[in-house]
Formats: sequence, C-alpha cells, structure tokens
Amino acid sequence: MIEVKNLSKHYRLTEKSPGLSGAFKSLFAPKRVTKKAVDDIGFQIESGEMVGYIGANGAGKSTTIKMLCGILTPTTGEILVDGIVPYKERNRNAKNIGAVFGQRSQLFWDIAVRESYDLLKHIYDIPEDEYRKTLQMFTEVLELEPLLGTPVRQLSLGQKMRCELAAAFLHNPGIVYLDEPTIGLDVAVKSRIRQFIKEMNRMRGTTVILTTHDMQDIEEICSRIIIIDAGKVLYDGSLQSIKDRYGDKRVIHFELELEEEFQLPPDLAGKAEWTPGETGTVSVAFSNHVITAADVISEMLRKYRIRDLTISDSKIETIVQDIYCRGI
Ligand SMILES: Nc1ncnc2c1ncn2[C@@H]1O[C@H](COP(=O)(O)OP(=O)(O)OP(=O)(O)O)[C@@H](O)[C@H]1O
Repeated sequence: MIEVKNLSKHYRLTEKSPGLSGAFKSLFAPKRVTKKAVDDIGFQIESGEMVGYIGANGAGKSTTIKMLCGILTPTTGEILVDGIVPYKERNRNAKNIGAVFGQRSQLFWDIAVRESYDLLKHIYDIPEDEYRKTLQMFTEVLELEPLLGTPVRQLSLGQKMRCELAAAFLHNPGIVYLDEPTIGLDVAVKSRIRQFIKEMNRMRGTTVILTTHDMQDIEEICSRIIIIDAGKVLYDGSLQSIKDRYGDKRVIHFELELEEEFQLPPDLAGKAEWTPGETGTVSVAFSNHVITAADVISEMLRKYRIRDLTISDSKIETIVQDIYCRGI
C-alpha cells in the first residue's frame, strides 16, 4: 500500500536576468527562487490498484514518482511504500518496485537483452526456476524471442519498450511505476503492452502507477485517476465518475450552405458555443443538461440549409484537456 501525506518538493533555482549584465549580476548576486514542483499532496493507493497519475507538462508527475522510488528526498511530508520510507531505505524499496522511465533504460546498452535479464536475476536474487518460468512467459506474451540475443542499442523503440517492460516485472515487484510506456509506439505494440500490464495485474496483483499523456492508456488500464496540476492534486477518483460529471458535453459538426457570415441562431445563445471549421462548416458545442441535440438541430434548420452533420460525444481526452485548461 502507498500512503502519501502532505508531500511537497521544492526546487531552489537561480533566476537569470537577461543579457550580459544580467549574467554578471547572477554570478555575483544570484537571485534565488523556489519552485514548488509538488505542493502539499496526499493520496492512498491500495495493493493491486491500477492508477493513472496524470497532468499537463510540468505538473509534478515525475517529481512525485521519483520521490515514491526514493530517488528524490521530499522537502516536507511523508511517504510510506509498503511500510518503507523510500528515500531512507532506497535499496529495500528498490527490491519491491519495478519501473519504466521513458528515456532511461535499466537494460545494458551493449550486451544482449538476455544477458541483461540474467544480471537482473542476480541483482534481485530471483530463484533460477522462477526466473526461467517467468522469462518464458514474458517471451511468449511480449514476443521477445527474436530480441533476446540482440544488444539493446540495436532495438527499435517498440522492441526496446517491450524488453524494458519485461525487465520491470521480472522480479515480481509489488509495485510498478510506468512513465509514458507507450509513447511513440505503433497501435499494435501499444495494445500488446496494455494487455501485458493488465495481465500482470490480474495474475500477480501488481499495483500499477501509470503516468501518461495517452488517454487511451488510461481508459484501457486504469479505473482510478489522480490529476495533478501545478503540484497540487486536482482530482482523485474513478474514471467513470469524471466521465459522468464532465462527459455531458456534445458537439455537432454542421456542413452548411452559407450565403452570409454564420451567426448562432438567437434561441441557442447562452445555451451553446460555436467554433468555425473549414469553409461552410461550424461545430456547435452544448451540454446535454442544458439543451437536447434535437433542439440544437431544429434551431439550426430554421436558420440554415444543412448539407450534412455528425454528432460526437465527449471523449476522455477532451474532458481531461478541459480540466487542465479550466480547472475542475
Ligand atoms: N531538477 C529540477 N530542478 C529544478 N526544477 C525542476 C527540476 N525537475 C523538475 N523541475 C520543475 O518542477 C516542475 C515539475 O516537473 P516534473 O518533471 O515533475 O513535471 P511532469 O509533470 O513530470 O512533466 P512532464 O509531463 O513534462 O514530464 C516543472 O516546473 C519543472 O520545471
């Protein structure tokens, strides 16, 4: 179980003034500022949960994950990961966690993938029998066979990510942190990786903390999300309830025969918003609670000739983007 209470991480930075004189000034009288990357957050994650830890760029996700892994020491607050204070007992904590951090690799660059796994077996004291069985299973599920004899530097991004995932789960850790595990990958590899993560959670009860900008990852893997913004927790709850709360927005895309400039029909004013599209097209957004799609269409029909229309519901991407921009 992960318990986080009043956790903050502040970075001390030197603010540089522009120009040459500014550079001299910063050299002799540096102006120190504090950046609150994580600012008094708290949450609890039970064993076996799969949680999406999401937020815009610079929101404080990586800083939190680094503190959970014990790489960074908090400025204030408490963290307990399965009873361990991560930054105090880094090695003990490391035995119980697995991690995939986008650019960083836990595999050795110049040696074959299988040899990296052998080294991890020794590092984590995995019994030989268990190691062989696990590797065989991972090889089948992630289709690693043709990659095991290849050095990491010769692997494509998708191949490397599959190998990294296997490495993160190899020692059967209780918790796995995944930072953007599907970034830049094709649809088929993304799907295989998502399947693998779900399978690990189902079979072994692994707790998964997933950081991603890909909302499809979240939809497929996580039932709970924590949204962080400017170092603060903005939302912590089920994915479904955020959809129920904010997913009432609908958009109708109209293709119109326009003879003059488009203006929203008077009866839709205050109930719907419109944005222009390509020539002759407009998108009208509204909330289901305020007006029905049928009423929007009939008001539009009274004023314009409609060539075509499509109706779309809010996707989780749109909802989350809205929350990042406007808050909760
Ligand atoms: N070592 C550091 N020194 C100073 N400031 C830092 C440091 N690391 C991160 N920051 C700042 O802290 C804030 C949070 O950064 P963090 O990397 O945790 O964000 P993030 O949510 O992971 O972003 P992204 O989605 O872009 O990876 C940012 O404003 C960042 O510039």
